[in-house]
Amino acid sequence: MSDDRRDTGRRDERGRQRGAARAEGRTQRSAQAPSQRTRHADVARATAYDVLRAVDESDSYANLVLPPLLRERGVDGRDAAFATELAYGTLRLRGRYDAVIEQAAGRDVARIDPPVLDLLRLGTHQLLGMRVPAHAAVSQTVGLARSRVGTGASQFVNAVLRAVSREEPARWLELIGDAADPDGQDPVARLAVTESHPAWIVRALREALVGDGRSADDVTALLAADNTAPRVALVARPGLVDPAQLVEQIGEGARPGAVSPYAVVPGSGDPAAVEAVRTGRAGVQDEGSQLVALALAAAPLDGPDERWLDLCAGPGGKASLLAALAAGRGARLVANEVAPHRARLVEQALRAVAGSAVESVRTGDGREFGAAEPDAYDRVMVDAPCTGLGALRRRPESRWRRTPADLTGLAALQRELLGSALRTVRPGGVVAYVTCSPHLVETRLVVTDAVRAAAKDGLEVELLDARAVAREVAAGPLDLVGDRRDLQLWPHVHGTDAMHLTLLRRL
Ligand SMILES: C[S@@+](CC[C@H](N)C(=O)[O-])C[C@H]1O[C@@H](n2cnc3c(N)ncnc32)[C@H](O)[C@@H]1O
Repeated sequence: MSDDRRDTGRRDERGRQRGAARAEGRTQRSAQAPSQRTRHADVARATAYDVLRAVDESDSYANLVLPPLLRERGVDGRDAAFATELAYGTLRLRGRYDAVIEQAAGRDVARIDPPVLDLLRLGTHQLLGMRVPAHAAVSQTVGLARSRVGTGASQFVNAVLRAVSREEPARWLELIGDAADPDGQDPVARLAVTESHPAWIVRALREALVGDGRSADDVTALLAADNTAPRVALVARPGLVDPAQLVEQIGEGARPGAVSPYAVVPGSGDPAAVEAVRTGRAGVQDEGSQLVALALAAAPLDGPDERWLDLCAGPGGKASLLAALAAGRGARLVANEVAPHRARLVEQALRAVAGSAVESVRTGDGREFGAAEPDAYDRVMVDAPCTGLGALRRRPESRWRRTPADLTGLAALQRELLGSALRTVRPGGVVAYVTCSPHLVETRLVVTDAVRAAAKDGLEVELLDARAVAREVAAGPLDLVGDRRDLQLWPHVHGTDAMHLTLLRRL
């Protein structure tokens, strides 16, 4: 089963981890009447259900819908954590649970009304993914079904969830795996249901692993990592707050990161409540994202090193790290973003950085820089819009929304953005091409095509050793295999998003 379940341990009937409150010294809940406690758990379940419906009906993003709902309904602490795990875990593992529900209900999920199906998925995640005791998972989900979809449907929910509860999670994995791959000849079909990813993504990730010199068998661990809630990491922006001080400020449970020397892993608690985060001296940022920005800043360069560009900057995570580094080196950053509302987020993210290090925040199409400002920058970051297949653990519903057709449009845009960057960087300057996707169509093929197209226009570039640069700046040893010059990080190996980095120097 997924790490979702291994991580959560045994839960009480309201879905909370047993003994966790006592261990953390948080026992005020015991002062509540049992009926009130049940109500809170019900609100958490109802909130998770409403998130699932919003994702299904209005194409909403769970991570944007859930926090305001929790606030409006006064759900906090462990109840908020329960609702979050219930909503995100159910969305991530939807493919696995649909296969279970199909067998338990004896009918195709396409023949189940979407609101009823979402209730079944929620109940199944409590039973198989969160280890909520069966009687509580079933009765509370049936109660929610009664209030939301009526008595008739709630009886169906009851019957199906009882059937789900009759088998252990490991047995369900065998059953659904065998149904998808009866002859044992189709590991992709089996993994697609047991590890809950569309088959085309399983295939693409396997190819990307092999392309990076890793074993195709690694895909199982990678898919399992995608099903695990990521640990939050903070970046202590250089010159604004020291990572060791930030660890101290946050206190118990906080520790330095393992990949980026500026990363702090805060442990439990709300990162938005950390004072340095509120003031913009620190921010929430995956360690892989930090590392690729650090690598661009450290890449060897001939000549002046004064003017940096972030071509696709919104919402400003890498721009604020780059600007903080630029401030320490007397350089200045231009941050560009095509979407006006995201350009405003970049301004917000840069608020704590010295004004002298930020030349401007612009709203424009990055594809136009090459023609409008040739040979103008010393370092350029192209953090390209991509499928996000390297950050699936962070965006629980995105694996079900993406299609292979997305790749065509994105790869064309990526090629144009990289082509523009290769023209706007000056000879001797460096471009970082970054995606939070390991898909070979978005990484290696885009780089090959853009470099070839640039050469046709008489513009020569050399591939720098991104791995060597990343190793120099990383907080600790980086587990990399093979002898490629581009860098691919992996959630199951490095604990980061699957960020890709190619470093190119204009000749
Ligand atoms: C992967 S995100 C960048 C993330 C950002 N660098 C960070 O670390 O916070 C890609 C961004 O590119 C922007 N974008 C898309 N097309 C663009 C274009 N033609 N020119 C500039 N930016 C573009 C998207 O709006 C999105 O904000």
